[in-house]
Amino acid sequence: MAVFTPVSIADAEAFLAGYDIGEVVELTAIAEGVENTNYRLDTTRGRFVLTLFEGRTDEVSLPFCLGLTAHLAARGFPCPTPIEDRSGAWLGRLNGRAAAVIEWKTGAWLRTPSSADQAAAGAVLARLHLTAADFELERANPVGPAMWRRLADRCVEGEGRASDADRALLRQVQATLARLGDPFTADLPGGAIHADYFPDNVLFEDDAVSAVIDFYFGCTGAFAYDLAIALSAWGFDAEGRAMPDALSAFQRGYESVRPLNAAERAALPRLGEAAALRFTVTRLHDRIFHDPANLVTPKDPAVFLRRMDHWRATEPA
Ligand SMILES: Nc1ncnc2c1ncn2[C@@H]1O[C@H](COP(=O)(O)OP(=O)(O)OP(=O)(O)O)[C@@H](O)[C@H]1O
Ligand SMILES: N[C@@H](CCO)C(=O)O
Repeated sequence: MAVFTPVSIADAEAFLAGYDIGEVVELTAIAEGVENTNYRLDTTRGRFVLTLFEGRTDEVSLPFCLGLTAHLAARGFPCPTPIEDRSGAWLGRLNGRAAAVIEWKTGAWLRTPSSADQAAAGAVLARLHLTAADFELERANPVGPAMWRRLADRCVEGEGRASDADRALLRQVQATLARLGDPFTADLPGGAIHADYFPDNVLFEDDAVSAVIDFYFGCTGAFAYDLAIALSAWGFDAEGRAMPDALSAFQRGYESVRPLNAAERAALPRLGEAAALRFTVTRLHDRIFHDPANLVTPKDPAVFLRRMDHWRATEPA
């Protein structure tokens, strides 16, 4: 459960005084996610999400993230609209954190997506890229190669608290960092990307995508990197082994809306390695520095590193 900053009913009531969305009826901590504090907020006017932004989501980037969801939602893309307070602002402060109220979207994420679901999710990712084409803000990727190195260095400093398994993983991460260098040198089509398009950020209802959520890693980048992240998230089993049918269904769905060009196709394996490394590093860091006082369950970094085997095997000779 991700609650880093607890919020009481009284705190929420005081915060909502600035909004025109009714009175608080119920406030329930949401039992998913690892980055931000999320509550389901029921008011006399409906259901919302109350999010308090924690360490990895820097406040100056929130106009990009919230602006991107508002931009997409306004164009009929399935994602939540941020709710404005009475002054027209999306962001306020609550218990020392930047905080926002977001539209609640119905649906549930799929634990075992079928090939049709994979294809639908791929198609929606391509729609996201096309629908965001005229979104004007930019944000550098907050978890790019410089941050991977910073997080790995911090893991080295924290090695005293790491398990043997995490120390061994750290050695592999360091070797991969040295081998990969900067994988983003190719000149590829890009724009606003989601950068965390995992199954738990894509809600389904009646066999269709009802909402894409959690744009807080959203940034400006190569579309093919976003696809490589998504393939790495959707196309592997719980042990980190490739599921060829899932990978091809997802990519087929993506390309049914936005076909890749030759340079993107050639870059995909290396971008897949970059994606595998990115999520291994953040997971490893978060596990080594996990504070049991926070209601959050760290995710396994090893299964992400294992994805590297698949991507390396598909690299052109
Ligand atoms: N707009 C929404 N409508 C419905 N449910 C939502 C919405 N936003 C978040 N949720 C619920 O809250 C959970 C956590 O939200 P979110 O993924 O934004 O958190 P996070 O900590 O940023 O997660 P992650 O670990 O994916 O980065 C989601 O899995 C979903 O169940
Ligand atoms: N989707 C990420 C968590 C959010 O950064 C992961 O599974 O590691």
